[in-house]
Amino acid sequence: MNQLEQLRQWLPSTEKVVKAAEENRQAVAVTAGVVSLVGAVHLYRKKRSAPKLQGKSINSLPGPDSLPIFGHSLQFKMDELNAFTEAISWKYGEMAQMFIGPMRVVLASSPQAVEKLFRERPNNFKRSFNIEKEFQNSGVPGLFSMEGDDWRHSRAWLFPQFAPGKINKTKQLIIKHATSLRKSLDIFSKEVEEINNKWYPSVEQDPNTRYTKTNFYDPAELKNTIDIFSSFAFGVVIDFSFAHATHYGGRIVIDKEECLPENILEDIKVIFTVMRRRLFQIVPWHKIGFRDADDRKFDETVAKLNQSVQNIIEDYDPNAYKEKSDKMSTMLESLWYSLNHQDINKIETSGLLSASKAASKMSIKDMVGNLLTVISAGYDTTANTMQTMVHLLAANPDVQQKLHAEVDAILGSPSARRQMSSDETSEAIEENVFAQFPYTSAVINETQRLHPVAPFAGVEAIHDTVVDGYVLPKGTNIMVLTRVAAMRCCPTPDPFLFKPERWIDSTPEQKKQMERLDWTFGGGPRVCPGRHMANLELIYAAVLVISLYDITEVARPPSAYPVMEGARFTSMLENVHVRFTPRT
Ligand code: HEM
Repeated sequence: MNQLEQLRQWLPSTEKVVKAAEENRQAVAVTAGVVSLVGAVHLYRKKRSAPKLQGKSINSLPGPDSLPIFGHSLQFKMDELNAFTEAISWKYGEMAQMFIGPMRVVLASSPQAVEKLFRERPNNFKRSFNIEKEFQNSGVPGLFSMEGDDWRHSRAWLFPQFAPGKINKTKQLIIKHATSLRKSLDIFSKEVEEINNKWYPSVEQDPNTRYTKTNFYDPAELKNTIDIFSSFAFGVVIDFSFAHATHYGGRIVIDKEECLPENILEDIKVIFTVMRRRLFQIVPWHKIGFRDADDRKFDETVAKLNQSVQNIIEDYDPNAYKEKSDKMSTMLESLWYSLNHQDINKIETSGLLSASKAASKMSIKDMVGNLLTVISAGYDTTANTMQTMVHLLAANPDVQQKLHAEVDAILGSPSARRQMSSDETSEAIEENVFAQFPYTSAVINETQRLHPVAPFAGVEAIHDTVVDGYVLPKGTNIMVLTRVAAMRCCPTPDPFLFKPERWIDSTPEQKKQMERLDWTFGGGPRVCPGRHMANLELIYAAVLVISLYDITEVARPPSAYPVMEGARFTSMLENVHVRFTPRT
């Protein structure tokens, strides 16, 4: 018997099927009838319970003309995303649209839209551009990219770690890293001074000609401070996560054993760069088998980092750190307790109990992902803000002078401050450091108002919804332009200018509105958990370190690239080159 005949024998013959159907005709008819009736009732009820949403059609959203298939993608580079989207928003109004390739993106920039979209996460909106799937498939899941129950479990674990009471205990470790920051800036200051002296020698008349000597300028020699600030913020977040690790410029050592890769900052950059490319790529090449050198490097890096963090969790010995822990429970501790099924009710270390209970609902993969998320979300954001602050201080000498005056009046002259031990420094700083240094706090607020590291949030509608009068179907991608929304409604004059005084001299009503419009750290249930820690780092760095220098811009030829806001994973100012001259 050939294969075809075998198959025929095995399959029921047509006659058999027809006969069976004839015999069961009645039963089939009744079942079909019931199913149709139930379906019709269900559809009817669904239609009644979900009335058609009222509002303008999404197709009537204003925006610039776009090309078919490419949309506006050929009109801007990804680095210029902020400038491009905000220009549309300022020109076309609070609800506008653009197209990234064929994908429509709604640009929402009214305060009420921002509040709605933030407040209704995670139930009605999720992070856009397929962030969840992309991060999951790429092997780097974590709180930032998670949705639904995964997000709830991780958030329940992570949130107590950042309670203000616990964050205040980070004071000592921030002071420790501030001392390293000062040493690094002293070295940087000398290096930039040498470059400056080389470029601008005292001008001499050449005796053989009537011309003076020309200056020399080599942009390749320009330095900026971002790596120094990254190292500071990274050191703090590593200590906070891994229990008093020692941090030597990117190399993390816990109890003399190297636990994190030597070039971890570079590794995290690789991950950010490739993830950003993947999120905005019109054709997802990596998914259809075309993986270039960056993709391969990405895979290796993710595997290496995941393995090293997993090793840290598994090798953790709580007894070795009991003495050193200074009662500040680290994230590693709460993970360790939940993993090792300790009697969690006996845990005395502050903030650990609820976190450990929540962690018991997470997989080891999620734990690793969350530790990596905190490390990466926690340093680049803070470092970029510090870089922006020093640029704004250099560009606004009057503001800088007022900041110096405030800190000198409270802590003493810069030379006296340089002599203070960390205990003396710690004692001199009050519990509410923001109230103690109101002008410095205002500088930080104003820096973040002008250049927040996240001037927009991307969300996707999970259901059909109405935003500012427009009906947006399920699946619509929305960019929530928080900076534009805050500037549109800024209650004080000159919203585009850097004026820290607006945070001090305004009426209580104006201040309240500015605080309401402050979305530097996002908002609603997904608001940044690290915000207290970030603000504490920023004010300590400003008071203890940055105020010890006169900051000026490095003089460059007029044709040099200007300072610009670039959009990477987070936004940062590009081409910031400043000189730090130690004050006496
Ligand atoms: C100046 C510094 C920082 C800024 C401006 C910032 C800003 C933000 C923003 C805008 C979000 C999105 C919030 C939303 O969707 O509503 C976010 C989320 C997040 N941030 Fe920060 N952040 C900073 C520092 C930190 C630090 C120091 C940490 C941790 C050590 C951290 C950890 C996180 C995490 C884990 C999320 C995800 C939260 C979630 O999706 O539930 N951030 N941050």
